[in-house]
Amino acid sequence: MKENYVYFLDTSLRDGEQTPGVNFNTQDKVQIALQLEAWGIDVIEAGFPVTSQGDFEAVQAIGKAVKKATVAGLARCNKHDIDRCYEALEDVPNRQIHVFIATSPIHREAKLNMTKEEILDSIKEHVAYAREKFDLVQFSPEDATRTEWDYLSEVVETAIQSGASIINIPDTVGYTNPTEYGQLFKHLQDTVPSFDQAIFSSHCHDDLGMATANALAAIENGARRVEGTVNGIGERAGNTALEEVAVALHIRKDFYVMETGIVLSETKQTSDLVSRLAGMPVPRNKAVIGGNAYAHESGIHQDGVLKNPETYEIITPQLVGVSGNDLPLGKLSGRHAFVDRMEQLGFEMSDKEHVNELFKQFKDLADKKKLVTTTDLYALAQGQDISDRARFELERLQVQFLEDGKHIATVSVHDSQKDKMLLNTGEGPGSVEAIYNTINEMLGIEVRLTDYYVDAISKGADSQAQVHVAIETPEGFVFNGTGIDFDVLIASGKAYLHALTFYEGVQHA
Ligand SMILES: CC(=O)SCCNC(=O)CCNC(=O)[C@H](O)C(C)(C)COP(=O)(O)OP(=O)(O)OC[C@H]1O[C@@H](n2cnc3c(N)ncnc32)[C@H](O)[C@@H]1OP(=O)(O)O
Ligand SMILES: CC(C)C(=O)C(=O)O
Repeated sequence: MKENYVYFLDTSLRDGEQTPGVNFNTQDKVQIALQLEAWGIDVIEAGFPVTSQGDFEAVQAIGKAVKKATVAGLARCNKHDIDRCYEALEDVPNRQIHVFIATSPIHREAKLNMTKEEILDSIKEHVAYAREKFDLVQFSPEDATRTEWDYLSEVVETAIQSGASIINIPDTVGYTNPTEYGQLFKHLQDTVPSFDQAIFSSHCHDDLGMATANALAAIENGARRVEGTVNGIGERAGNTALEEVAVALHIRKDFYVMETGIVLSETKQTSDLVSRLAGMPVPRNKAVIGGNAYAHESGIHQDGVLKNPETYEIITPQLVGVSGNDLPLGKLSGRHAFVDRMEQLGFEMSDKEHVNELFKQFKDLADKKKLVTTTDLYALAQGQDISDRARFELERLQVQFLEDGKHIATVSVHDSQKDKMLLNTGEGPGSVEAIYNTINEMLGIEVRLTDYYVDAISKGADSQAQVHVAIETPEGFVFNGTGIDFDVLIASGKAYLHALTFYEGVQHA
């Protein structure tokens, strides 16, 4: 056993596959196993060979593919299970068997129908049988955390005496808590005579959301191996998420003072692969590898991160293989982050008044949208340029649909050249035509619409519309215009007025 070192056993391919709805084929399993090896996992629990021919072959294939890591297979206290595990791993130099039997009262009585003594006898017989075939035998008293502590000590001593050199203490139903689980490891250290002859291991489930905390408590109290899965996949609420333990041990090495073999920069890639092959997306708020783990949306945090990322980031994204942090812009964002992003996009942001105006528009937009995208920002800046240059500003627009198929538009426009408000009502066969007829009449012009099309600026139901128009004047001049708004009719009106900016044929008094 290496000193001050925590061994990692990954059971994504065994306990992880017990996730309802998850089924890896052999190819998936080999691909994951190779990535687990690249991630630095010490022991890969490849499967439960007695389960099916498919699982048996997958364990065999992993044994052949993996070069450095130890490959483990699971077996009940049952000679046939142990034989199948041996057959699957026969040619694998670094192999280990994991033999288990439940020890808690509820499992003894309701499931196994065995007495305490019968269980001890079964452990003696099957651990010894496994030891004849494997140099490394791991034993687990299933549901250890609901087992009487004195009986558990007896079980563990029996397993060590029978040939187990790794003792795993499973919190099978996620029942314990960090204080209690830590005390249980201490209790075993104090009461199991052969404690020093085995490596003790934690195996936790997340039913009460404490799987990572419990694993760390075990390490604090003498466990030198931790079992878990990538992304915490597994039965019910899942297993300990190994990426969380690995990063916690690294970030808080001042506290835990433990090394691991985990190559942290491979973490994201490992997580992505397991997520994809399991068909289980990682929640955005998941610790260490969630999509939001390195994202800051609120202004005060963004300002801090821009000044020094350590103000709000204890893990650098690069440490776990994420390319960088993210400062998504939304309604809680502040001026620093807004200006920073606009400058990154190449916009000149030195004029304070311009920044103020743009920032106000950004906040108005962010009130209506969940996230303001890069495309929205381009539209915002360019839309601002358009309205800065535009002679006519659309102040109000109302369109009514009449039963006879006609549309009536009421349009109010500010002419900045003459500093005058204009108002008119007109009609047309469609809503856009009604708007354009009303504007033509209001400005005393007879221009013809030659092109009109609408784009969505970004994806999603809350995207803004961008309308492009081309108009032709009686003199033969062609002008283009663009308008942006959440409302496609307002965007249409803005686009038309934008196109009229440079037309000198406007007649209104
Ligand atoms: C906590 C854990 O994660 S344990 C691992 C759980 N994983 C799985 O169960 C996945 C794979 N399982 C399977 O494919 C099947 O359950 C098999 C092949 C293992 C067994 O299938 P079957 O023979 O049909 O039995 P079934 O699953 O219905 O019942 C389990 C039997 O194993 C017994 N058993 C359960 N655990 C153990 C154990 N550790 N040692 C010995 N016997 C055990 C049960 O008491 C029951 O015995 P019974 O048939 O005499 O009542
Ligand atoms: C087989 C054992 C270790 C297990 O998976 C559990 O108890 O959760």
